[in-house]
Amino acid sequence: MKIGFIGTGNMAGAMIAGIKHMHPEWEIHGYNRSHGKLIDLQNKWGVVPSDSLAEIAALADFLVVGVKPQGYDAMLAQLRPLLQPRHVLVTVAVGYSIERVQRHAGEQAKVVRSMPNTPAQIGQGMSALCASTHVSADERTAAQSIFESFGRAMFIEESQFDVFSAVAGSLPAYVCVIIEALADAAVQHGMPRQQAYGVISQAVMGSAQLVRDSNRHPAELKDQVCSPGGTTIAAIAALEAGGLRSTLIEAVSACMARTKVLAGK
Ligand SMILES: NC(=O)C1=CN([C@@H]2O[C@H](COP(=O)(O)OP(=O)(O)OC[C@H]3O[C@@H](n4cnc5c(N)ncnc54)[C@H](O)[C@@H]3O)[C@@H](O)[C@H]2O)C=CC1
Ligand SMILES: O=C(O)[C@@H]1CCC=N1
Repeated sequence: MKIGFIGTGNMAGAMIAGIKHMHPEWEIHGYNRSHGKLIDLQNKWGVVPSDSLAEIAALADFLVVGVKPQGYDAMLAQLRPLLQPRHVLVTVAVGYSIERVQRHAGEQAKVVRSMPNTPAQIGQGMSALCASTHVSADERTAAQSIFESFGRAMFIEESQFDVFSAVAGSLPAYVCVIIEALADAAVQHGMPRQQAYGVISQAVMGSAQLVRDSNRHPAELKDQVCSPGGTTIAAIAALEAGGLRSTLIEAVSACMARTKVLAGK
């Protein structure tokens, strides 16, 4: 596998870390505006730095465009004359459609649109994929194997991408805010901060795995914890009074509204 990352920031760095843990033998190339990040990735993961777009396009088959959505139009226009029939363009930008990629990179461009998330860096990513009609079955399989090297990956309808981004791509940020707030509470009640992060993150991870692996309704699993007249139901009542559910629902709507702005919809 020969993968080129164009723009090696937070998301590309997380993907590279996940890929290299699983497949140290895969050839990873990188091109970034500032050279410092590339040197870090070279030292950590053996990423081969490229000096130009032409160089990385000549060396890689899959080209992952890891720049911000606002930089995509210009980046794809620069890549357009460099694309060969073997290239598959992999996008990660929120709100950026396959149709828009082909408008800037050319109608014939083979495109895999993806939405990964940062737990990719520890092999626990959750990614969505969809592909343009030019992408062959083998190329779809190869793309899925790249994303499965750092977690779970599924093909979904492109129309589902915005909501997927809001409940998976952005989710690590929501959960980290929740962990941070709970740690503040634990510190307020005398627990050392580092211990609080360890305890709470393990409890979050166990709860998430329980929901995922037990196939039981989250409400049933919540009810198991809430003894009649007990302590947990007192906490749940406070969460409901604070509007936790409606706040989370509003957060997802805000995320999707911002996606539409970035997409120019
Ligand atoms: N951060 C996240 O959790 C996720 C991000 N994404 C997507 O990933 C993309 C990148 O986001 P981040 O990694 O967070 O941003 P970032 O700012 O950390 O990384 C972008 C990188 O691209 C480089 N860059 C910008 N313009 C360039 C150019 N013309 N030539 C070469 N390099 C250039 C920057 O120097 C930087 O290293 C975005 O499109 C975002 O929607 C998708 C899923 C999750
Ligand atoms: O906030 C952002 O723009 C990116 C997209 C998904 C996660 N982070």
